[in-house]
Amino acid sequence: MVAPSPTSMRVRTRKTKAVGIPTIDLSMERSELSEQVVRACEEYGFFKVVNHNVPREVVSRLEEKGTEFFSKSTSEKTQAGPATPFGYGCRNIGLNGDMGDLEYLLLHTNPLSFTETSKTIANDPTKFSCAVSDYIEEAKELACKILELVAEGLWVPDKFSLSKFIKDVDCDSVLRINHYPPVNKNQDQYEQLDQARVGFGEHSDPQILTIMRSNNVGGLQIETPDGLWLPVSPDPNEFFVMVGDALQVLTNGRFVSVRHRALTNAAEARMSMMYFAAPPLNWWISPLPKMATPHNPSLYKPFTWAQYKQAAYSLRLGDTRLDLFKVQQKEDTSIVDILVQPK
Ligand SMILES: C=C1C[C@]23C[C@@]1(O)CC[C@H]2[C@@]12CCC[C@@](C)(C(=O)O1)[C@H]2[C@@H]3C(=O)O
Ligand SMILES: O=C(O)CCC(=O)C(=O)O
Ligand SMILES: [Fe+2]
Repeated sequence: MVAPSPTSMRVRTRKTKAVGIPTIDLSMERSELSEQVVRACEEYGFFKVVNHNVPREVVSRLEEKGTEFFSKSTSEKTQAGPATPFGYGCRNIGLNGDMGDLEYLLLHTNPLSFTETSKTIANDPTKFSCAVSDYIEEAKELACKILELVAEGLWVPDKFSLSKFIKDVDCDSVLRINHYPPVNKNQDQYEQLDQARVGFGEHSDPQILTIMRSNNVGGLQIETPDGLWLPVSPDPNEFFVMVGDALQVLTNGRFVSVRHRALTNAAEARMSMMYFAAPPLNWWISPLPKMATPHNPSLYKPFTWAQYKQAAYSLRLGDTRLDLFKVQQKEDTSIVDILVQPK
């Protein structure tokens, strides 16, 4: 196994900001609710949802299966790998040399796919895939509900214009269970330097929306619009929602995908479950008609989800891959140039 290089795996922990993450109560009156969802997407691209109606038992069953798997021996876990495309991964993230202080299970949400992958993961694959299936169903429903609220809050005529992208049977959504092992504080060189280990380096998620849940151990941080890292207090009973790159495009840049990272400076193991909601591979992604107008033309060239994924997998984790799809702006014309143009 390749040892992580000290310079690429550490970050300073001091420059963070103590402000609140938006919390949205899904039981609220609908028009106020859709407004709040849009505001949170615009301001942070990130928020917490409460009163989500996801049964606790569905979450705890998947958590139990994850804990069971990660407590196996390294050689047993390795038999479920590599995670390219699906299965167990350890330290390696993606295909281009990114590394983190974590291990994980990556599963496609297509039932045929995760049923097959489950055979290499669990001693009782049927129970494992059943826990996965129930969790995916709930996470998908929550993601659809949020996208429908977004459409309403943006006054888009068709309430389903965003949720339809992730409802299709052929959608390319994935589920990832991340496990960040605890760090022994006494022995850890980073602790002594007041630096934290990077569990999962900074990045934005390429998909439309991410639904995230973790156990009661902190580590996730989001980048605020003014460039500060904001630690997210863990809340195992609730879900966190992240705007992904594809939703940034669908809203023509009105929402910006949230950059985030996970640190592992905790004494306890952290486990997160991430549902990444994506469209089918051959679907085109470009701003919703209402979001691009002659006065506010599309900022992005149209692309299929397959093309975007291919671009993402050819780059590093932290790269801003949407730059590749930006419409070339006309040579920077200042407002003065426009005003002095002869008629
Ligand atoms: C380095 C990478 C890992 C990643 C694919 C990517 O090329 C860039 C984004 C990463 C991410 C983040 C969200 C979940 C994920 C499965 C995805 O689709 O994009 C991961 C990919 C991965 O871990 O393989
Ligand atoms: O574990 C976390 O909180 C974040 C992980 C993450 O960003 C990811 O899996 O894409
Ligand atoms: Fe992420």
